Amino acid sequence: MPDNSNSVIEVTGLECGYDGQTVLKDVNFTVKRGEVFFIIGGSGCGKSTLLRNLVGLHAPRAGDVKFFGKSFTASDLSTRRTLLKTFGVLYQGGALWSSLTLRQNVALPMEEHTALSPREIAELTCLKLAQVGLTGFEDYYPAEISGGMRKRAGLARALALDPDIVFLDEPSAGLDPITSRKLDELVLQVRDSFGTTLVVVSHELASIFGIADRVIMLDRGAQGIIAEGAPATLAESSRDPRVTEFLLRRDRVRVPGTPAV
Ligand SMILES: Nc1ncnc2c1ncn2[C@@H]1O[C@H](COP(=O)(O)OP(=O)(O)OP(=O)(O)O)[C@@H](O)[C@H]1O
Repeated sequence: MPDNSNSVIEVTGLECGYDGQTVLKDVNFTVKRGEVFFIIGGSGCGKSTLLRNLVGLHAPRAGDVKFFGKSFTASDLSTRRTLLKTFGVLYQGGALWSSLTLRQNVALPMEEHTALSPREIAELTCLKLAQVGLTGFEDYYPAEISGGMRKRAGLARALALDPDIVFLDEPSAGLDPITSRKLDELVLQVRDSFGTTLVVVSHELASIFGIADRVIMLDRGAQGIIAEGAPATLAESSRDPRVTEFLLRRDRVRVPGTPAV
């Protein structure tokens, strides 16, 4: 029997799609506490679709998603609400409210979901923004800061309720390599400081090889997972050309310990 005692997410028999189109079927995997877990694969293979089904934005056609052993998919509204508070999501582009300052954006989840006093919320908001290096920008609007700063503000908002799990959808999209690397470092810092589990959708090799403990690779033709494991191990020992072609793209960063291609 698999040891699921340390699992924070368990996905079994998941099938997702749109109208008449099946995107993924029979998807099974677990994510362990404190892991930096990546969902990877080429364009259109269903990474974002899987993420939306995991966080409850879309209802799976079949299968189950469990958080901490509790079914999210089959739960009633009140259990769902409780489970929703255990995770935060950083959407592509940061998805901040443009009419609110960074301070107001980060405070919003606390105002909506906690009984904290305005003073406590104000203090925690400053702390969250400091954690992502945005002290001094509390009263800026999203349009007044850079793309990388918007991502960091989005991460601060995702961390607002001290979640056990944070989902990040293509965090590097639209960022230059240096800014992207800084965001990766921040992701590791969050994990190391708070023990947060991070689930990242990405096709960026620098991030995959830089910070992922383990990945699942999706494939459009297979409509599911074609590989699972540590990225360096998969790059070195997978015999599936779909996996090696993806992980050994010529423009990729070097796998530690291997010669540059
Ligand atoms: N809202 C939607 N309605 C209908 N079909 C969709 C929708 N979103 C995605 N799809 C389809 O589902 C499939 C998987 O798309 P998805 O965006 O999940 O892939 P992805 O791996 O995240 O791609 P990318 O890396 O390009 O963002 C594609 O065929 C896409 O056209």
